[in-house]
Amino acid sequence: MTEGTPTSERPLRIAVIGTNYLGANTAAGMAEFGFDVIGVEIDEHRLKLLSDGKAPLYEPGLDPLLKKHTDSGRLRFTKDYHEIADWADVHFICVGTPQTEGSDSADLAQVNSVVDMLAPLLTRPCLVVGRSTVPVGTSKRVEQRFHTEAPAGAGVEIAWQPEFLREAHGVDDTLHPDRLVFGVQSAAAEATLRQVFATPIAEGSPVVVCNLPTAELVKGGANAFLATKISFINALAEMADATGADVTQLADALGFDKRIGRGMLNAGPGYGGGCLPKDLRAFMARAGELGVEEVITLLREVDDINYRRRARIVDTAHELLGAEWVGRNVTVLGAAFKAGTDDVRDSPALDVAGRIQLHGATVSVYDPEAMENARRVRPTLRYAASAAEACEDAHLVLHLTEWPEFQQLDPVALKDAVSIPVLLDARLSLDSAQWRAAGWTYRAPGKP
Ligand SMILES: NC(=O)C1=CN([C@@H]2O[C@H](COP(=O)(O)OP(=O)(O)OC[C@H]3O[C@@H](n4cnc5c(N)ncnc54)[C@H](O)[C@@H]3O)[C@@H](O)[C@H]2O)C=CC1
Ligand SMILES: O=C(O)[C@H]1O[C@H](OP(=O)(O)OP(=O)(O)OC[C@H]2O[C@@H](n3ccc(=O)[nH]c3=O)[C@H](O)[C@@H]2O)[C@H](O)[C@@H](O)[C@@H]1O
Repeated sequence: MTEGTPTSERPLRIAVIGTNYLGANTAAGMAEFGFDVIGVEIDEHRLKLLSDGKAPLYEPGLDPLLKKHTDSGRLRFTKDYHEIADWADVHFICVGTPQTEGSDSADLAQVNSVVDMLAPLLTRPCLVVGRSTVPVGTSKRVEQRFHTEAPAGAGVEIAWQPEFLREAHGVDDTLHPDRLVFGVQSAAAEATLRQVFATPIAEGSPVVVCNLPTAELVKGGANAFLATKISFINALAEMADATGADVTQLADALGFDKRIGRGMLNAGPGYGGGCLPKDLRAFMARAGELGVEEVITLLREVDDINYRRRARIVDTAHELLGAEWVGRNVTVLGAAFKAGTDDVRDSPALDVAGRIQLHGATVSVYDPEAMENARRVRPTLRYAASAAEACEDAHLVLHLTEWPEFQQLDPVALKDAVSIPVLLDARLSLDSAQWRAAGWTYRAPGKP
């Protein structure tokens, strides 16, 4: 047990610093595990929403969990580090680590800002646990700073506990993780983390206890592997296109092999989002700093295959429009980087929509949840109030985010709304037979 960490007299007090996608799920999850939690957020808009028990993002199941615990008083939010400094036994760092502008590396400014604000206020021993995804070696640098800048000095212990939640499954993944990875330097830190995660551990979540660099590498390695799997199946989609094979059946057949598994084998427009793309690049950048060139060679191709998908979709769209852009109306179904979220960070759908618009076509976008975020990052696209409205007078309909709502569309009714019934199903998930039977030209990359 970390010195100063109470055992029987009261439950652990937990601070969660940075409360957007990762942190909001983490804060609500820790409260659900039974702890008193304070979330620290410097963005006023998010802070206000969270304090009212509302998620700052669309995440199924998160609103009720936040409300339950803000109402019970177990969970509250602040921007004031003084409220957590000597209050919390464990501080979880959940701030963003985006890609640095103009470089592949991770931008650690937010992590550094946490140390700037927290370290000078820490006067008693505590455990600081990083959950943000960082380049290997970061935790040791963070430790160095806490030890020199905190009044408690070496009494501030550092651990790293990477998180593997998926957006759209954030609550479930937080409460019932596939595994827990504890990067620790003492038995006391391990014991504290076992206490924090006692509920999922009791449910059977396996725990890997390792050193700090291993914990940092597990996270980068996991995301690099997931990205590789997606690019692998997308490379097979290119083979399928060249041969008349069906990439979905290929994925099913490969996936039945337990050593391969079906997960992350859906071919489509490639991976996007706030994590896989930037984490893959940060991994390459760090490998370069460490002189491990082979990793860069492997992962550079994964990245290239991924972005080639978007270019291919644009090329196919052009072909389906009869090699004309100007005067053509293109419908883009979907703006989020995947279904179940309003996150548009590095979204293939918005990227493709933007490229087609730049070529001179008129692009109409509809997404069930991500319209507000999409409008903010791509204000010049046209946004429709429904899928049917987006399809009016279209010369081409592009299916780019796999929302269940799009599977319910009626191709017979939509045929009357469009100018020409042509569908490019870039997610390979609509019923081709149904659309063809309704008189549509149906194309999906990787399918005959
Ligand atoms: N988005 C996801 O599903 C997952 C993200 N991760 C990793 O978790 C980290 C966070 O990811 P997101 O939540 O997506 O990032 P985000 O950028 O959406 O959220 C970061 C939050 O931290 C706040 N913040 C920044 N500096 C702060 C400070 N000094 N004090 C208090 N708050 C501060 C920001 O205002 C923002 O609300 C990243 O390293 C990411 O790679 C890991 C697993 C899943
Ligand atoms: O580090 C992170 O932030 C998270 O990144 C991903 O989670 P997430 O970005 O929420 O989304 P995924 O479900 O992994 O999808 C990522 C992208 O790959 C695409 N994808 C996914 C699966 C698939 O088979 N094919 C495919 O193209 C999705 O459409 C999406 O654009 C990882 O799956 C999480 O384990 C990790 O914690």
